[in-house]
Amino acid sequence: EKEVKYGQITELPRQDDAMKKWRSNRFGQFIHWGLYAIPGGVWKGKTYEYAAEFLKSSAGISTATWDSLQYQFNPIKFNAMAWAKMAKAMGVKYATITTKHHEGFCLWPSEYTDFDIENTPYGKDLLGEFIEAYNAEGIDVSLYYSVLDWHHPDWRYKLNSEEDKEAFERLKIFTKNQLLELLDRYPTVKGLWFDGTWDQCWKDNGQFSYELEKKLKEKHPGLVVNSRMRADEYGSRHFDSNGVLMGDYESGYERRLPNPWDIEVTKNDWECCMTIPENQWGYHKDWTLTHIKTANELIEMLVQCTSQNGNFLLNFGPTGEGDFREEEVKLAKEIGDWMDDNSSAIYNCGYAGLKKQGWGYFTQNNDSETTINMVVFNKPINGKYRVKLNKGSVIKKAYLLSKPDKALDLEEISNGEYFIEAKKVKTKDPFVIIIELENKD
Ligand SMILES: C[C@@H]1N[C@@H](C#Cc2ccccc2)[C@H](O)[C@@H]1O
Repeated sequence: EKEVKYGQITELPRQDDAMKKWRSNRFGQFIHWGLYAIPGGVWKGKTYEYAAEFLKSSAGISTATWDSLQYQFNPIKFNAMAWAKMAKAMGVKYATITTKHHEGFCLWPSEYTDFDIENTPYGKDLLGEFIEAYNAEGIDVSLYYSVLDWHHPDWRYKLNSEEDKEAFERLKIFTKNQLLELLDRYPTVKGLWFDGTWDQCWKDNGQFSYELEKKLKEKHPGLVVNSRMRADEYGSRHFDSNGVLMGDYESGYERRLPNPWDIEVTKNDWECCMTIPENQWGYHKDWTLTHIKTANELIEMLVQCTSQNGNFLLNFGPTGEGDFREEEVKLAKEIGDWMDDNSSAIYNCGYAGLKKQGWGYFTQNNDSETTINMVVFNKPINGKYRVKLNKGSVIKKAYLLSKPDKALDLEEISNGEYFIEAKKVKTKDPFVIIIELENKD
């Protein structure tokens, strides 16, 4: 073991109310919104297939040209309450919005830069409107903040000279000031979602990120911070040089999930952030370029995350005018319709302590010892679900969540192993079978 002075700050897993609520939320909406939504992946008539929020670099656009987009940003269709109602209907319990992405443009009026919403035709505090509307719908809000800042003159990827180091010291002060400003302006926010921390400049500043996390948490009790914020003094990120998680939950699952049978991942809190296209976080005009995930694909990812003690943060990329594309609206509705009937297998649920089986995923409510959810995605040909529970477990009854009064036929195979018969299930959507165990006491 190495001596690590600037590693984990808070003993994990946190059991305070703020973290228990984060854990219970399970399903969140990610919003990527900035100047990149104006060109939407197209520049001077050419469509760039890479992620739209990286168009500045994909198309080799100068900072001066890119930054002038600020004077076009006027989302006349933005209606924070309508966004919040769509999110509520989709079934999310929290939302994470980009306050500043790598381009450096701030969606709030910051006293530390003019490259912000105040200096646009829109002019108003867009971030404040978003937070107020989502909180009014009972949705917790966390703030995404990119340390990487293409606009700021003091940004340096690597610190190769004394001048680089002096510039980056100014950048660190700017970063700290903006983060304290965000927590001052928006006291109801529940978390900070850091990104853009992969470069050497940040990996060389592990002590700074340690002290910054401490300062932010002292200022904002209960604040939940992702593992991407941190590096330790050896440059190790997410996990310190002894493999101990930093921040409050692991946030390395970007557009990917763990193996469904992985048990190691259940030991920490973690979150998967996911795009609907293969790789577009910001708005892209052309969604024919790649596969667009279906509602059932996204629901299965949400269920898998829940089954392994993880949260699922599904990304939406509003247009430059402030509305969502019709495919996103349709998916939000389809997912919401499923959540209306099945969210009891998601909210406040987690790993059931059982091995993954072929028909789908087990989840278990954190407040119940004897009820287990089976979320089914693969119907067996014979309509009989083989269920392997812990030895000594006895099923008292099993039934469809949708038909709680009709017990399903059971056949005990061996100690803790059963067939549950559910032949008459007609739905083409994922469905839930509830198992009620005999109380062992
Ligand atoms: C949450 C996601 N992280 C950002 C990224 C990235 C990235 C992509 C390729 C190489 C290095 C970094 C995306 O723009 C989005 O904000």
